[in-house]
Amino acid sequence: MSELHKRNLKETGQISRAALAWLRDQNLPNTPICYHVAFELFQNPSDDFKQIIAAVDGPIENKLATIEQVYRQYIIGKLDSNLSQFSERIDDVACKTLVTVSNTNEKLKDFSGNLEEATPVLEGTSEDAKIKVIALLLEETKKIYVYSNSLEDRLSDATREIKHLQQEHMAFRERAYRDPLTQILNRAGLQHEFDLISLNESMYPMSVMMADIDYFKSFNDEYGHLVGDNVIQIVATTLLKQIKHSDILARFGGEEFIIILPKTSLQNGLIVAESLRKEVSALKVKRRDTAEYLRQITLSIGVALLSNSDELIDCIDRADKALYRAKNAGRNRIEREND
Ligand SMILES: Nc1nc2c(ncn2[C@@H]2O[C@H](COP(=O)(O)OP(=O)(O)OP(=O)(O)O)[C@@H](O)[C@H]2O)c(=O)[nH]1
Repeated sequence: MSELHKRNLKETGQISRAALAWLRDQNLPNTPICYHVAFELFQNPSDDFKQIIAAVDGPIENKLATIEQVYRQYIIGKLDSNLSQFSERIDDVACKTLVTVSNTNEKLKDFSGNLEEATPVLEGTSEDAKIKVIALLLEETKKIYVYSNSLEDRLSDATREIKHLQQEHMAFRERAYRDPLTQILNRAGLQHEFDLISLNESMYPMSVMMADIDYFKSFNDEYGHLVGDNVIQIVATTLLKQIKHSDILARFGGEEFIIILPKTSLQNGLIVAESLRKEVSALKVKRRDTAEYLRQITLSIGVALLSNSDELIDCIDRADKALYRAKNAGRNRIEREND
């Protein structure tokens, strides 16, 4: 693992812990929006953002309303304004390129006009006059050559610029939608991926799972937070390997994951949940520094069914309730939503 990766890993863990502690202090629920705002608060907040958050106070409804406003303005708003900046810059490059192309076209028209005019002049004139006309045409040809070279340069600059903007845009989206610790989707990424498929009727019903690592706190307490972070990474990788490419996996909170299986009945969702549970519980993880095996990693999973008339957040809530029952029933097990 590179030094940079280790540092990122440590920083993300610290931010996540600080965010969760802040939510607890504020008596705020660990919902997707609250967690995202809390994470941003400890990651890289602007002064305005910090001021509004510092004023979060009063009854819970007021606090939630402020959090919602901050989320729309500073998190979703930032994404939108970044996207429109990219599109303005691409328009600018395209505009400049068009101007160069149209200038070159004008020059080409002049050139072909000169050629047409030269033809009758050349017929039946003296040798001297012919030489002058040919010299003039050579001059014009050189100019056209220079223009076409500058057009070529401008086009290759524009291609380079657009490629660079695309890369910047992709990197920005990666930062906005990926969890830096596990490289799977974060909550914003989950919502984005879900939005892309949610209007397609053929994707329903979907099975939605909430999976949580059992007694995760004790990994941190026994082995330290870096090992705890590694456990989260290993579980994320294991889940990702087991699901289909069209399924959606996201880190929902500290040691919580959401998995959405499109076109999947509750019965089949339960079968997949059971296979994920088994796969994780069979992992044998060794510490690199001491070669000691970690204690068994297990998951509790709640499964709910999402129909096309349902809201994702309500379905996640039902999966969360089922997860709670799985925890109470002893952990390392799956439970389905109540009918
Ligand atoms: N290392 C590490 N710890 C985290 C991260 N996010 C959350 N945690 C910790 O995860 C622990 C979660 O503990 P609890 O919610 O009490 O649950 P638990 O110990 O998993 O027990 P059950 O869920 O009831 O089985 C807390 O101690 C958090 O500080 C993270 O990104 N990295």
